[in-house]
Amino acid sequence: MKHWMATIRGQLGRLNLDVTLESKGGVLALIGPNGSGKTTVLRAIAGAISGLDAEIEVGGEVLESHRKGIWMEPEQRQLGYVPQGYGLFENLNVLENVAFGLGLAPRKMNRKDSHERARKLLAEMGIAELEGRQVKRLSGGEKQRVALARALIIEPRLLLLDEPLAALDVETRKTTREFLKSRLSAQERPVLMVTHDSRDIDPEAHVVVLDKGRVVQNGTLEELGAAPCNGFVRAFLDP
Ligand SMILES: Nc1ncnc2c1ncn2[C@@H]1O[C@H](COP(=O)(O)OP(=O)(O)OP(=O)(O)O)[C@@H](O)[C@H]1O
Repeated sequence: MKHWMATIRGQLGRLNLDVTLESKGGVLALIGPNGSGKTTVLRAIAGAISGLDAEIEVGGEVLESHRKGIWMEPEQRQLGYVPQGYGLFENLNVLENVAFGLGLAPRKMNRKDSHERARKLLAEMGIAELEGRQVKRLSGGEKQRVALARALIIEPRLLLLDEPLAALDVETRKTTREFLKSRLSAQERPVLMVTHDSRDIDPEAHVVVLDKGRVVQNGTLEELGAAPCNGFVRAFLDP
């Protein structure tokens, strides 16, 4: 299992962020009310925000250190980031979307090789038949799987998922949740997942609760339930 940690401090508009996350691997779930800073934490780890006082280390590799003056560009961080709404390229088909990250530095793989690799991953994920499909012709559940494949293809050090099931209707959400759980437990890769739904979180996962840019509680769902620190946690556990 891979250890990772991130300390992120900074003022972003009205948000005063001061968060430390640490994990020995597996899924770390990040929860909190709207505007508490969850997406901002993910974007900071992904390298989308400069000028923060941040220390980010994954599997012994320093991605960013304000203290040591280290800043790795987003593509060098080799993180798999699935943003809210998935952020797929609408002008590319499924295969091109999934292969995209392999064509970038540091790999700079040629089109033929990257497409071959993408095809293999689509098959492994049970969605080989989608390869030539345009993104706008995909259902929500299919988009979610394609976005996950696109993030996984670079074998990321850490997988960042921002509300991976939020865009789906209730029925699709159920089947896609099972799919996501089986994909995530089948791999060694650590995951940081933002969610508003306790059903997305397995009993063994570590949960961190944010409020106004600060960590206010952490533990497993059961531990949170034993002494919820605020009304948000109470409502999250008993919707
Ligand atoms: N670059 C920025 N400039 C100004 N304000 C910012 C910036 N980035 C974040 N913020 C502030 O941080 C707040 C928190 O945003 P963020 O999207 O991280 O919250 P969240 O916890 O993910 O919320 P939600 O559950 O609604 O997705 C925003 O409401 C905004 O005020």
